[in-house]
Amino acid sequence: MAKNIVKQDEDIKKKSNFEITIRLFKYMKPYKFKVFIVILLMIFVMACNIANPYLLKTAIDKYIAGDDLKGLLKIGIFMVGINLIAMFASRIRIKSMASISNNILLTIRHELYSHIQKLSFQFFDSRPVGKILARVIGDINSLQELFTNSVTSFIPELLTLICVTIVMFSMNYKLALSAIVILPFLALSMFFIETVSRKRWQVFRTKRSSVNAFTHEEFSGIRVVQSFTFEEKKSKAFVELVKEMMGAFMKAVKLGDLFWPLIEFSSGIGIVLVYWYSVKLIDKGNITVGTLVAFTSYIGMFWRPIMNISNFYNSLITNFAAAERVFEILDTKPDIVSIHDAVKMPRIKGNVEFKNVTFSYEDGGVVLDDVSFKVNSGETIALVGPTGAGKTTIVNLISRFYDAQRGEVLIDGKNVKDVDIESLRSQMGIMLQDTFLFSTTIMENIRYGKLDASDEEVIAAAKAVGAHEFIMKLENGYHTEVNERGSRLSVGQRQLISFARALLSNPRILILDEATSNIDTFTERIVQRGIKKLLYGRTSFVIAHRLSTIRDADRIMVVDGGKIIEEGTHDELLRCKGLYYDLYMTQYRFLSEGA
Ligand SMILES: Nc1ncnc2c1ncn2[C@@H]1O[C@H](COP(=O)(O)OP(=O)(O)OP(=O)(O)O)[C@@H](O)[C@H]1O
Repeated sequence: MAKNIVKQDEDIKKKSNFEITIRLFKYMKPYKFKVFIVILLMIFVMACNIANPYLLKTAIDKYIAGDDLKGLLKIGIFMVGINLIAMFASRIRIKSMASISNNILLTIRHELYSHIQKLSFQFFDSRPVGKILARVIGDINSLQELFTNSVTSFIPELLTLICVTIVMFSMNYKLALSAIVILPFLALSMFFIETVSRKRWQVFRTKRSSVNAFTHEEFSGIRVVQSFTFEEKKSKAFVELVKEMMGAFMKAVKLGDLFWPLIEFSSGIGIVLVYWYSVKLIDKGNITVGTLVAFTSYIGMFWRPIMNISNFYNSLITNFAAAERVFEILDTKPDIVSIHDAVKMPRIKGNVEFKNVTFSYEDGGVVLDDVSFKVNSGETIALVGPTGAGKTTIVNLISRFYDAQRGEVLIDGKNVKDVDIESLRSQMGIMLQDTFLFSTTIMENIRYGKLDASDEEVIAAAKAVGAHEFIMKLENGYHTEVNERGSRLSVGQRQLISFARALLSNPRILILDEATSNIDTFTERIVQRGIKKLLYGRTSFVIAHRLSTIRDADRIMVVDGGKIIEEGTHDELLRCKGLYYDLYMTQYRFLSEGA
């Protein structure tokens, strides 16, 4: 998977027009009956339109020329009748297509959303969230026009074109030929425009995606931007990106705008030729006035479907780029999937073993190098080591967020690759340093740990980890809404909520990346009690930053340079006077006051 950053354009693999068309049409399958009815209505409208000039010709040549007022009245009433029905049919078409296209967009959006949720960490490592948002929202919106107007009109327009051509040729083949002699020139020009335009629209969309990603990143990190007074610099960068996007848009639109003048020009030439020729034919008495009137109507009708089909084609080119981007994500296979005959992970006892595990991230060097260790059920392991040593990587492999290139990760003797992922992860509690809270109530945030938990269970979990007191002091207690990411709460409060959430899920294996941030001594004590409560009775891996957690751990593993270089209790490791001793002297000793 190609990596890209905010300002770097995505590299989209081109798909053939045919492939994209077929895939888009497949989404219409569930609505085939409705679409069929809509097409029938359109054909009816088309037949009325084609009949009009012919009826007019009959009225002029037969009834007006023959002074038949009764016949004229009859044909007039008939024309008004069928045109009223045609108007009604057009309205039904518009309403039905709006509903069908909305449903299709909902299906595609949902499919994309669910698919992205299944993609592995590697996918999210490879692109900014803003670029993903651009596809789920912007690109899918672009498909709307394609489904609403274009698809159902294409078939009737094509039929109109064929019918009108047949009628024109049957009326007078020489006049008909003069009308269409310009068509090969038009087709050639459109082919050229399509080839260049498609590329330009793709460039525009990737630029727009970069603007999205930039905006998303800036606003997510607004605190950093403001505290380092980066606003102006960032604004300039934003304007640069927007300018690039506008430039790409102008280039794409310029070419797309050639469509209409080209068609108008071709139709103009066609009409001039017909008039010029028909005047000659009338002079010679080869055609009647009625035929000329009907023919001039037909020539308009001949060019209208060409214009509409070209419009459809133009919209295809514009929106195929969007479809291509949507399908690219839908075609991305999740790297981490349950194997075909994966068994459900039975209730985990908690024995964890790494057997000669070697791992590297995509495009990176070796992060874990032939790592082996065994952890017994119920043990608390503190992982310590310098930054970038590979501690988080070890816990990511236990939860199978990534797969090791060599070696085995075993839980209760079962290779994590052989068991169903959901049954594995549902028995794990993973708590990251950056506690993530959703913008809903505290009650719901805790309930994420166990979706069917009652309010009483939620409150019991909060009480157990020591979160209840501060929650009750908030204006609406458990029903207080926290802002996005819980920004209205303090770091310690957010941690306590996430502890309650983890305790509620009652995981068999707990993974805790301890927050490094300093919190006041009072909250620190509550948080420590919360941690103790959480760790009790389950296998736990703690990427430990608090000396208290490290001291209380059954075992400390010291990770460095992709290996576990020391293992033992706090006192044992201090006695060894190795890396742990050095870390203790430089890092942890100073934290002991907070412990
Ligand atoms: N998603 C990723 N893609 C590529 N490389 C990564 C990724 N995550 C981590 N790394 C690299 O792998 C190495 C180990 O990272 P890891 O996060 O496991 O270290 P750590 O010991 O947890 O560090 P810290 O204590 O700073 O959190 C680092 O060199 C890091 O740059």
